[in-house]
Formats: sequence, structure tokens, C-alpha cells
Amino acid sequence: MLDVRNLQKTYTGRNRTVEALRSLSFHIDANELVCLVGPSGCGKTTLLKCMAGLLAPTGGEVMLDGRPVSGPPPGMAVVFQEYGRSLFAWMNVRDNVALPLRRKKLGKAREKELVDHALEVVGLADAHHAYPWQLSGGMQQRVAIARAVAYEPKVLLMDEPFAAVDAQTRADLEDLIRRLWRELGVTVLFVTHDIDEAVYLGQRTIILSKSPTVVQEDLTIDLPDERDQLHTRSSARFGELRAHVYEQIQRAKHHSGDTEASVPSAAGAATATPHL
Ligand SMILES: Nc1ncnc2c1ncn2[C@@H]1O[C@H](COP(=O)(O)OP(=O)(O)OP(=O)(O)O)[C@@H](O)[C@H]1O
Repeated sequence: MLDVRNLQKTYTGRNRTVEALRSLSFHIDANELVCLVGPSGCGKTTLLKCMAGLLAPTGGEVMLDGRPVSGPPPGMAVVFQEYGRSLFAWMNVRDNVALPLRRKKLGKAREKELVDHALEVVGLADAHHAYPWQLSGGMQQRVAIARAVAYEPKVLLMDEPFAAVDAQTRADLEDLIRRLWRELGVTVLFVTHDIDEAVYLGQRTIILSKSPTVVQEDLTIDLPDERDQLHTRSSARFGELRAHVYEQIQRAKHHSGDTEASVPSAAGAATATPHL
């Protein structure tokens, strides 16, 4: 489905060169939900932009269903952290959600059906005539998610989408993402700063080193598929995985493509569960 192969990105400015991504390789299967964590500034957003075809890598490639990504691919949607900036203040919720569909030229009836369904699944059916500035942060982020859902993507890339909402709303939105992932059969790559979120949400957690960035670990999250905030988070296994990811993030702050040449192979690493 999604293949990141030796991806490299160096930003070259007039006075400064930043090697953000040294050499990243990993694979995501169709219908997987994978989380990505790493130290601040390690290049998570850079990676996502390259994967979404919004930024050209310096080397390597991203393949989607066997085809190289060289611009925003159809079938891929991105949800960014700054929902305030991705929603248009002068458009109501319905029009904000419908906006990307205009390109698909589906016809009014189908467009309405998709928008109604997307607003329904994110729990905003009653708010379709409201404007973004009349909504709470959590509701605005739901609008951004509804917009992605209405687009019917095969792949959903999310860049720290819940970083700016309160803890309670965040827990609700995490469960919403898991529900959408299961119901819609979409492939999700979810970038987060939050260690608990990285363990709770996904089937795998990819841990990145500090910049120049390599994959430090590709960890299978072997928690039961049925998860809920109370029981899953209080389970012994959740605690073990959380401690492990925490330790790895601490290690990642000192580890980079400069300090170690080892990059786990995409195929082997994805199945390897380290002994904790
Ligand atoms: N347009 C740019 N020009 C030059 N350098 C950049 C640019 N964008 C990012 N960088 C640099 O690339 C590195 C990775 O940045 P990036 O934003 O991808 O990291 P991040 O892991 O998403 O950060 P954070 O955890 O703070 O959100 C940083 O050193 C950053 O300063």
C-alpha cells in the first residue's frame, strides 16, 4: 500500500542547510493504523508532507499502491494540527466539509449524501449551518476530520491533529479515529507527540530518532483490538508498552542517523515485537 523507501530531505537555505531526514524506510499495509512518534523537530511534519506529495524529497521515494507519489495523490487526505487555519471562517460547516469534493464533480445529490454522512459520523449533524468561529476547538477539529471523511480517502495522514484540544476532547477524538478506521476501512498514519496516544491508537508505533532522522524502532502494539480509554489504559500491557516507548523516545533524543548506521528493514521491523 504505502512504501517509504530511503526517504531523504535536506532543506537548503541561503545561510543554513538542515538535513531533516537522513534515510527513512518503512511500509504500511492497507487498512493499518500506524502511529509515528519522535523527538521534537525530528522531521515528522517533513515526512508527512513528502508522503502527501506536498514537498519534494531530496532522495528516495514514496510509493502508493506501487506508484511513486510526485504530487497530492487522489485518494489521500491530510488532517493537520492547525484546524483553525485549515477551515475557512466565512464558510459554514457544511461548505467547509464540501469544499474538497468540488474537485470530484460528483453532482449535488451525491455531494450532499457524503457531507451528511461525514457530519453524522463525527457527531456534528446538528451543527452543519454553524461557522467555525462559533465552535469549540474540538468541534472544529471534528469538522476537519469530517472533511477528510467526506472525501472518501483510501489513506488518511494526520499530523498531530489533537495537540491543541483539551484532554477529555482528545480522548473522545482518539476513539472517533479508531471507530472511523474500523468502519471505513481506511489506512491511517497518525503523527503524535503523545506517548499514551501513540500506544492507545495504533497497531504499530514507528519511533523516529532525532534529526538527521532514521527509523529507530518499529513496534507492534499487541493490545486487544477492542480498546477503551478506561480499561485499555489501565491494563498491565499498556503500561509496559508505554514505558518502552518512553524509554525509546529518551534514547531517540541522543540517537540519530549520525550516531548509528542501523536502519531496521521495513519488512522485518514491522513484524518484530521487542521483548519488553
Ligand atoms: N521550510 C523549511 N526550511 C528549512 N528548514 C526546515 C523547514 N521546515 C522544517 N525545517 C527543519 O527541518 C527539521 C524538521 O522539522 P519538522 O517540522 O519536519 O519536524 P517535526 O518533527 O514535525 O517538529 P515538531 O515535533 O516540533 O512538530 C527542523 O530542524 C526544522 O527546523
